[in-house]
Amino acid sequence: MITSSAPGKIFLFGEHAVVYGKTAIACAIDLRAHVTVEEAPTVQMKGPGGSVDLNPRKHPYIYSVVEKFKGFTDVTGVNIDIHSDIPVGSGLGSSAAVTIATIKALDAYYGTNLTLEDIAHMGHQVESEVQGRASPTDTFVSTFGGMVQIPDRKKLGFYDMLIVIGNTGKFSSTRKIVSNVAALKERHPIVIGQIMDTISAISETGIEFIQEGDFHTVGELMNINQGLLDSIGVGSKELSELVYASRKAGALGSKITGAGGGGCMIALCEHKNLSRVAHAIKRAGGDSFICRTSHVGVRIESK
Ligand SMILES: Nc1ncnc2c1ncn2[C@@H]1O[C@H](COP(=O)(O)OP(=O)(O)OP(=O)(O)O)[C@@H](O)[C@H]1O
Ligand SMILES: C[C@@](O)(CCO)CC(=O)[O-]
Ligand SMILES: [Mg+2]
Repeated sequence: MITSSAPGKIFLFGEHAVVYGKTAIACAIDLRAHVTVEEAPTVQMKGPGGSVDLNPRKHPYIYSVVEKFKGFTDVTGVNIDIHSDIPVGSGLGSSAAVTIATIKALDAYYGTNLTLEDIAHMGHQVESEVQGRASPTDTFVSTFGGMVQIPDRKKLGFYDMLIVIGNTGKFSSTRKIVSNVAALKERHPIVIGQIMDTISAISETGIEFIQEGDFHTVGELMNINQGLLDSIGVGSKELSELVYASRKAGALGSKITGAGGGGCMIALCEHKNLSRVAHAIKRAGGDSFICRTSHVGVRIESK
């Protein structure tokens, strides 16, 4: 029996722009997906009611991972059991964390000796196939941990940041939201293209202030980024309510993280304001919890 785990992620800046090759800054957080694999007669998924054969419609990401392993190793029967503390469909990279942790567990189980680069690359292929379009961000962060700059695939090291996550509780499918933005960009290529360029500039400027530890300015740039995400149609009434409630309660900056349309927002806070911001988000109708950035990427937890 082998267990692996991989982290979820937040976007400090640059989601959606990164799909068009612009710069984004993302960071692993201390919420993780755990995947346990053990011998079984066929390739199965463990669920609440017991183990069932892997179903591509129910588990498209896991199915795609297994199909890739069939391309380079003898895939004998294996039972895959997933336990994740990452809210699903909430912009925190649950699909990437589950994908990367599954790749890592199967790599150890079948002895295929994949490098971290191989794992990140395979994970990106999986997300792209399942979602129709995906940047490498989520899977790269889940693989390497820490803070990263995409598309340059630069590992920026680790910056200890306290984040309040506000969850609207509204599921949003990354695939659908990303395709909506693509359609908008088709209709207004110059305008949306310039918005993506501006988001890219925010990411590139933001790196310097993160490295200097100037989190007041990082927060200001997050707020500007949030306005631009609203302009490409990925905001929502619920997300805006949580964003403005967190700012009123003292957040340095707050914005959507991930695909938007529902899901989560993040608020960058000083330690003294964490609980006040978390309570303000709850009063505004969201669920809130405090998380920390993490330097830990995908790893084997036990063999
Ligand atoms: N615990 C889990 N077990 C099995 N599959 C999971 C689990 N968590 C997430 N998934 C898969 O990931 C899908 C959600 O991925 P999606 O990309 O839509 O949202 P997300 O990754 O949480 O948010 P974002 O991509 O915006 O960061 C689920 O529909 C499911 O297929
Ligand atoms: C919306 C998006 O930029 C982030 C989803 O977490 C899509 C992607 O990067 O694949
Ligand atoms: Mg996802």
